Amino acid sequence: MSTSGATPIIAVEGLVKRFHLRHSMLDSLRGVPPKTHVAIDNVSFSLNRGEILGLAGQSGSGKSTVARCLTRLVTPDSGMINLDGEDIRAVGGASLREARRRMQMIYQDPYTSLNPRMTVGAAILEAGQVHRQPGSEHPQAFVSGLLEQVGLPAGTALRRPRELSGGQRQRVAIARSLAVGPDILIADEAVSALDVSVQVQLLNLFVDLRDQLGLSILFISHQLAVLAEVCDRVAIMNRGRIVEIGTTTDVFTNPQDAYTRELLAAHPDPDPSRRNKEFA
Ligand SMILES: Nc1ncnc2c1ncn2[C@@H]1O[C@H](COP(=O)(O)OP(=O)(O)OP(=O)(O)O)[C@@H](O)[C@H]1O
Repeated sequence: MSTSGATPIIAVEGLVKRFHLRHSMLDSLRGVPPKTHVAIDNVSFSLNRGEILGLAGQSGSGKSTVARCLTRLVTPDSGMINLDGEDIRAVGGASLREARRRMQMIYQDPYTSLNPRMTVGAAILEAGQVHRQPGSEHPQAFVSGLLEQVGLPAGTALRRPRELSGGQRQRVAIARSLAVGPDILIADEAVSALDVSVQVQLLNLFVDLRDQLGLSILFISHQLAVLAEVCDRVAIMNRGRIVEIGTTTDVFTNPQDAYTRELLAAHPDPDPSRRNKEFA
């Protein structure tokens, strides 16, 4: 299943993100320093070219914060995020715009990334034209090519997000991301809200996109069986730290960390040898 080489496209080292918690007026008056919450604590991992890397862990373990740090929706406090050798942890301007183009987020709810008032075609075209993508000067062919790539008929271009099913909307969100020519997709619970049969179809799409376009994918999910289905490797997070990382088979069949064992015990059957069965 894996086509991954060992060359990292992203290498994260010692990443830390703290959030300042709300300070009561009384505490301010008393001179009590604001409290902080360490959302991710010394996180290191790499995403190899053409690899699907899973990120698992219970709610609040820091998975989304890792994604938001990579795309710089939040700025990490310390550490390094090497994108093809350039540390983008603190870059701004054109370097940040380019890093964000190359790393596209796919969210659980496509409404966060799709404008409900725009037709699907206009949204896809706008993304491509903003980033001056090759082919975007021929709108019809550009849009229908991307729709075809995500398994939607060309006629979808004329529809608005509310007219589509959840699975179709997620395909549109993926097409819009592909329109900017990314190297990396970061899927944050991208299939979690969908029915199992639709989940299977979308997971197959992610694998096809990796295989056909050579994309690297960071796949965040609390559903271990979903990760077992698509990931070459998985990283397990607990309380802001990566406690274990390895091939999907190794981590799920021979976990080394006590927390991974706990997580596996709480989720039935993520065994990768049983792919395409029901998800937990
Ligand atoms: N903007 C913020 N301000 C304060 N605390 C935050 C902020 N964003 C995240 N946190 C806290 O950081 C920790 C990690 O949150 P994060 O959303 O990354 O976890 P997660 O593993 O993605 O969980 P979920 O699956 O529920 O989204 C949580 O304790 C969360 O409450």
